[in-house]
Amino acid sequence: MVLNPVISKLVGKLVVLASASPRRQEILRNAGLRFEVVPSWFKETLSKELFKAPYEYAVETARQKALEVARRMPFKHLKTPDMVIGADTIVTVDGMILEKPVDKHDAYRMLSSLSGKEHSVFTGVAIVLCHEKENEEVDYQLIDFYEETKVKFADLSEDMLWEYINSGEPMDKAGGYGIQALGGMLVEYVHGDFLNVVGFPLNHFCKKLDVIYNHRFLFSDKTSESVRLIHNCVPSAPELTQKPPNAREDKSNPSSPSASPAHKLKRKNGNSKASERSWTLVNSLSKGTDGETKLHDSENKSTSIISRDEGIKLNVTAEEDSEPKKEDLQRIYELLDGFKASKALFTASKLGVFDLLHSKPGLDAEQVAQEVKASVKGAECLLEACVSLGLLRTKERTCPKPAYENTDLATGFLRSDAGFSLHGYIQHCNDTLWPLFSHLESAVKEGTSQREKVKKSKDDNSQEVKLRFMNAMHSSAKVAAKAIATAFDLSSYKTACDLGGCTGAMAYEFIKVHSELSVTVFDLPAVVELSEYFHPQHTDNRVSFKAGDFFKDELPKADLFILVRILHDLTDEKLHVLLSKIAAASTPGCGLLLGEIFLEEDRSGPSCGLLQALSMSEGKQRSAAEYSRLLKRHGFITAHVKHTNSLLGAMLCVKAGTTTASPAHS
Ligand SMILES: Cc1cn([C@@H]2O[C@H](COP(=O)(O)OP(=O)(O)OP(=O)(O)O)[C@@H](O)[C@H]2O)c(=O)[nH]c1=O
Repeated sequence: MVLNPVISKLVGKLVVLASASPRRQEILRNAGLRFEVVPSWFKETLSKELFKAPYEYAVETARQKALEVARRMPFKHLKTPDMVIGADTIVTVDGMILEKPVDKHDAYRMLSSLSGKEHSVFTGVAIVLCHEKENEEVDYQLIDFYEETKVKFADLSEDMLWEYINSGEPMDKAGGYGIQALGGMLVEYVHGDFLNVVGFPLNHFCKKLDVIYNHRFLFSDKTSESVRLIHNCVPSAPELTQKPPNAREDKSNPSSPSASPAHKLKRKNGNSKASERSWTLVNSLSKGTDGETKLHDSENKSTSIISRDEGIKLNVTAEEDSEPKKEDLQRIYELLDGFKASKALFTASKLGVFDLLHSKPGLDAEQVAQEVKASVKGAECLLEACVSLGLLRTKERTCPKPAYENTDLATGFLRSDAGFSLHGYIQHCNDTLWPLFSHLESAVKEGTSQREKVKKSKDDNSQEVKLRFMNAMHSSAKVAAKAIATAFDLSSYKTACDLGGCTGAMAYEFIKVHSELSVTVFDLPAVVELSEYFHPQHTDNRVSFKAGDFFKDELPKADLFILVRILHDLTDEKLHVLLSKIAAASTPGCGLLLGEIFLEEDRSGPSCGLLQALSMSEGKQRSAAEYSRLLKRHGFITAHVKHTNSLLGAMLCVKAGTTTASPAHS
């Protein structure tokens, strides 16, 4: 599992964290997940005696938290999320379940029961996948699991206990302590996932996403039939706690079968209250001989299998000619329609729709048509398509005609003057990449770039064309800059050189976050000449520009060389020329920071890198390990690799003590 591509599978989906816990929000945000926070209204009052094992209580509470939000959102927020995540953390010691203390005395009771002992922290996590259907029904699919971490407390004196309690820290935390802050001082050891104690088992969660998004949980190896474990509506908590006795096994191993059931649930919007609250389990349970637990559903002729290795129920319908699965068809149509969606985005961007609706939100199709000089019919279709793509939304109607406004996505990325505007890059996709991709078949057959075939206008070398290209690079660099600049501790470097740094977008971000650093942007003379169009209003003399060709000219001296989106464009041969020049300009200890899309080792993704390779004239996409090997030949030892929030990964290498000679031939 490579973490970043797993998280990136959720890009563009409405992911909701059903939790008010600031720690959970921080953990998921740091992992690069984009989500909305909708705290659950579910009261944590399930009767603990109903559960055989403490983790069952945590998992059930997590489920109820997530389901409550998943049910509420279509009605209260008028939108159906794609995924809702709920979690519940508990501390268990001496057979007791400790949640958040209600007052200082409760905190004292909890902390003194933990003093000098090992205890377990369980976090139950529930992932609810919501599938909206045409008839306004929502299908829910529930995947849940738990993680256990063991924590040992030192002996706590009375003074220490009260000092800690009076700090106020225990009050909103399970077990009355926060391991991530002052509470860390009370801890002798931790066995297991630290983040699980803090409130969210990130590693286990990513593994589950991997399973979900590789669809492994929908299929068994011998059958391709689909599953139906149907509940006729959303469960209410008390009923759900009445599970068949052997529905779960008590396993401490989180990947054990019983730890991760995936229920396929079905709910009708607008059903009677009674049906919303009742939950019918129509299954009987039996234990398979091969370590699988099977759930038989006689009414629906289906069997749900809790598989041993994935800990996931596979639901298998015994129908012969099963219909194509909705998710499969959706995926195929998404791919088929991908080009239409791209072109709709390009066109709306080129016509200035997002700028217009930013300055004048609430225009109707006719007004937009007039402003952008388009036909009313055409504008209507384009605006509706943009709504369906999540780029625009219609305001609450006050008149019969829909009034349009930008979504957050459009405000953040599609306005031409947004801080993270991708407007320039979108125009580059439309004007340059789109025509190239229309020649893809020839490119594949001939194995050559089709740049020559794409009709060149006479003024391809004009200043305007160059500026447009620089604008594209500038906008995509700005979006990635912060993630690259903050990926590593660079405090030991005082001077940096951004090779091929174009407009300086990266350099200005680097000096913003590294107060001691000065950066020289090194690029071709024509680029440096035009870069002033992109300088920030208040330039800083810690960024300077130097014109030159990094293949031919002497490189500026620096402690740190920065190469963002440069190496993938180079053949191995050219790459060695450049790296040997950088190696020659570097002394031991100097750094080399790469920003690139890193392919997975088996080259199975990410698709953004592999699709980009289809239109590259030379060079190739490489994995982090490949880059690392190439750099090593030039004496740069990989220190760290980081998958950032942006599409690019970052790799920091350090020049070793002695320079290896003649790397291109080694
Ligand atoms: C052991 C421990 C727990 N916590 C916090 O304890 C709360 C548990 O309560 P919860 O009921 O699971 O969550 P909540 O905070 O009520 O939020 P919600 O999900 O809305 O119910 C969560 O916050 C956790 O981070 C820490 O911050 N550090 C620790 O070392």
